[in-house]
Amino acid sequence: MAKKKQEEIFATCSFSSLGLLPALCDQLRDKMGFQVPTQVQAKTIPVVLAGRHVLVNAATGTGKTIAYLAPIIHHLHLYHPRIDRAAGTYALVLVPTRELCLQVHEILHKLLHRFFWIVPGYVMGGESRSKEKSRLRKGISILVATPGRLLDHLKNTTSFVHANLRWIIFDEADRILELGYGKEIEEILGFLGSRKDGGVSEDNTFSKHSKPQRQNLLLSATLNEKVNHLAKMSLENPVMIGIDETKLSTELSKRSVKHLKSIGSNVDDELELLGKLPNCSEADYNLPTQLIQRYVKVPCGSRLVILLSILRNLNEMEASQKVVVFFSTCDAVDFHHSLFSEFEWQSDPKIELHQKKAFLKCKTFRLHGNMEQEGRRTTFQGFKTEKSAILLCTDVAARGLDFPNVTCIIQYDSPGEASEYVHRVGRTARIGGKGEALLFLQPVEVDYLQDLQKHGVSLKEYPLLKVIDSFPLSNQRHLIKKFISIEMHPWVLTLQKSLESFLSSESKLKQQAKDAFCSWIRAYTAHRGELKRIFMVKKLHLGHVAKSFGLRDQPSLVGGSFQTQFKKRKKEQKQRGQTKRRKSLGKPERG
Ligand SMILES: Nc1ncnc2c1ncn2[C@@H]1O[C@H](COP(=O)(O)OP(=O)(O)OP(=O)(O)O)[C@@H](O)[C@H]1O
Repeated sequence: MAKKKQEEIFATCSFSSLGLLPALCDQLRDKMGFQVPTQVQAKTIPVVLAGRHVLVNAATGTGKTIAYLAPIIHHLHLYHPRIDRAAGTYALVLVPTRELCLQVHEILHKLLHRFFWIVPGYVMGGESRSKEKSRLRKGISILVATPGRLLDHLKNTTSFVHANLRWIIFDEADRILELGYGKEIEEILGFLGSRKDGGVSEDNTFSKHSKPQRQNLLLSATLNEKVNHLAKMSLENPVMIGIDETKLSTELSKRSVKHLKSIGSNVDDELELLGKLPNCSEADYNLPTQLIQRYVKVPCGSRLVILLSILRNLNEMEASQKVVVFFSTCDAVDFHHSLFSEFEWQSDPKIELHQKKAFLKCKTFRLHGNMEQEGRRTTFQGFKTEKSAILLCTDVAARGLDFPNVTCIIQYDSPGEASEYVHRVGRTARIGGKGEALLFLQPVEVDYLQDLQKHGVSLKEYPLLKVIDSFPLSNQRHLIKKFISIEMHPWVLTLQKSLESFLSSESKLKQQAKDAFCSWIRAYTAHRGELKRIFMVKKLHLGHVAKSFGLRDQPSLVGGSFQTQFKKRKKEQKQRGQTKRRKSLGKPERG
């Protein structure tokens, strides 16, 4: 890692100088391998130790998890006499997805290794309720949870003790709200009491018999009005970390005459502005500066061939490549996963069929919200440990997940909101490491680049031609000079043909392709607001879309049922006077 990068990411102080217990600092060094705190940890830990409510807005992969876990463990360690399981839950970490739940729990487990009396645990959708109930009955000191399942236990598990709860942490707060958990969060806060008197006693110690004080923390790599609402609801006089203070104060002074009287305290005033500032909706996002960001302009019908070619090229360039590919729907993930795992290839037609080899040589995993919990868990663990692999996923993997050494993020389907772009690419270039991101765009979609530009995200063009020219072609090299467009490139034509004939002989795969085609169009029509201007289904050639799923058939055949459904839905919406919204057509998957 370059020296400059290290300075941007890491602080110059030590963990112990932040006030953390020596035993915890040893644990961070020996068990986790962390020598010094990151910048965000150095800023956040002392504030949490001081008992203040906090709102943290920092780039992806900068160590936010330790920033809140370490000071909480420090506090719990100070309880005298020691806390015991029977006293129930002291800290609650709310996360949007199951994988993030497992990930935070795993970190906790490591950190608590030598503090055996502080018990970590998790509850989340997809797990056995009765097993969770019995774990809650025994007592969990630090509980990591997804909102739906937590609410379920708050309502139905009488043995769940939370009378001593002191901390509520919202990790990836904006995603929790985007997934539509707002109502659940309000109910949860109702059960637990939304905001209480923060602050600790003067000697900074706690008695397990004293009245629990409440301290809430909210963390997010991106901010929006919903986060602002949650912050106002749950945080009391918070310290804001990572928020662009210059912009905030300029904006405040501009508006102060009009607003101060009606809004009240300065902090609430700042929170009010947070969601409205250019900082949140228009201006720059926090992106790792070392991240290489590019886009590739691909005609619709050649998308699949180009994706496969780029993946193969990445694999050939470097033996250990970990790539994450984002798709818009679960069906698309399933189809591409089956295809990439099964597709075999022999570039020279004269060679015997049985000598075909796997087109992609590395292991392919899939992850989306419709999978069984066991499959999700296997993928999560498998992709983490593999040295070279491809993960095909939906946005369920976009937030917070910390897969080590991811080298490249490919956004095969556009992310929509720019904040989603930021979280997706944030799965690479973590903690100052290297990383590349590649965004697929069709020629009709290139205006999306301007949308990203508004947020300070600018992308360079990927050298596609150079990559496809590098593939071997039997007896056709002379044609390369003559081709006029990507879709007419001999390599593209040859591979497309092979894919189509492969699919036509595999009926199960072909059905998956049809399902994926339909759901892809549905997701495409569901882009929201401004983006509808860029991603217009009317501009698509459905025959080319079909080709991008390896289908030869015309969309009237494969997409017939979809078109009928689509027309029906439009008619119904018209009758109800509704406008179509992305959420109503393609609901985001919940964790
Ligand atoms: N002080 C440290 N020194 C070295 N590595 C660290 C340190 N703190 C955290 N890390 C590592 O940095 C990586 C990113 O941490 P983490 O997942 O907490 O980031 P994040 O800011 O929450 O990211 P995101 O916004 O994507 O959720 C993890 O692999 C973690 O183990």
